Amino acid sequence: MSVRIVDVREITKPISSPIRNAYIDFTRMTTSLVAVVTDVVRDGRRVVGYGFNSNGRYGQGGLIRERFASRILEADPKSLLDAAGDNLDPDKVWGAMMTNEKPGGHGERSVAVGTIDMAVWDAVAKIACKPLFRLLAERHGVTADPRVFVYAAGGYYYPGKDLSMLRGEMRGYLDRGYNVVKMKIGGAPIEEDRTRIEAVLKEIGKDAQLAVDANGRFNLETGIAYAKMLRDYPLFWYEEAGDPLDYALQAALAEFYPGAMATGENLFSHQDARNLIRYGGMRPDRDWLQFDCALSYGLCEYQRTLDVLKTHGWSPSRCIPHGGHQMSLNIAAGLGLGGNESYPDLFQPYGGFPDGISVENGHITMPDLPGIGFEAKSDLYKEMKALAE
Ligand SMILES: O=C([O-])CC(=O)C(=O)O
Ligand SMILES: [Mg+2]
Repeated sequence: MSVRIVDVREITKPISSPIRNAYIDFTRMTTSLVAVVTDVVRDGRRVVGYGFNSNGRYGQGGLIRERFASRILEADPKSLLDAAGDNLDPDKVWGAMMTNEKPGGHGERSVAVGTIDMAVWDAVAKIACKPLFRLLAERHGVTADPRVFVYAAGGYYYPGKDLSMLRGEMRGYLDRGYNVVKMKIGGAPIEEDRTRIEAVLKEIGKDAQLAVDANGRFNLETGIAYAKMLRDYPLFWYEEAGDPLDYALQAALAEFYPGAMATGENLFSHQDARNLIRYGGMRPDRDWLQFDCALSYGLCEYQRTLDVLKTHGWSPSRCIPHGGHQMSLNIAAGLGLGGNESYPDLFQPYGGFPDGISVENGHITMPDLPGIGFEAKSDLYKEMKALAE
């Protein structure tokens, strides 16, 4: 039986909205949608793997077309297969993509590779006729847990958005079954942010917890000022206070903020993750790591990141990835992560869950679908199908 990648397609799609965090607005945000087309047939249909990058970085059409897709298509097809020769080996495809790439300077390259890698894993699980989370658990010799914690991310700054709209948004998440919600900070003066936080806490009461996200906006002085303000409240976490690569700042904040902190969505390699763990003062008993495979060289690399964490005494259950996509839901269910982000009202149709899956008590239960499960999310699959089927 032949197993061969016959095409890698990319289209850049808008995921724009008028929202803003403390650093960027999303009026021109895009994503790359990728299809890895194989010559394998399952259930009478050609297997196509799909992937896309999460919000925050832009579409990667240039890099994908000029370097990464062509390296896969030019590789000897046999060199991309697993030992049994009946499926693709994602690490070998990854190796082909990274031919002639120097180490370090991870930049946007990691987003292009991560997007294709998602599609490769989708194809591999479909060829194996298994949900990706079950395939992953088997490969790692662990037990899958289809029940995954999810939290609702939103609370953006938005033209004309007042406190009652912010409260209404958060109430909407609670009504949909979430018990942790997240809002942005750092895009307004500190006293205004305090008022916003108090309004949300009043709205959610004891039904839920609140996380706040500064998107890397603060210098040390402002990060500390916010830490002192935030520690008055029982927050779920204080996220990305300073520049993502300023490990000394992150470490210094721990002195002023005894509660949980979270960061890592803008670290794009296992080497960067290792530096955070070595130098960022993160505390394995309470802090959270948000590395997002779709931005950081994909699941092949994410497994190396999990190895780094293990070496340093961190449990995968301290990871709650950024990005709100089904890929990380599968990793969470398969490899025991602490949960996954979700954007109930944003970046659609790329985020979210298969149709008919609802959040109960802050958790979803993964259905048994082949691959990542995109086909069961009709609005998303419509776009995917238009690209490749
Ligand atoms: O606003 C963004 O860039 C997204 C983000 O930080 C998050 O989801 O944590
Ligand atoms: Mg964030």
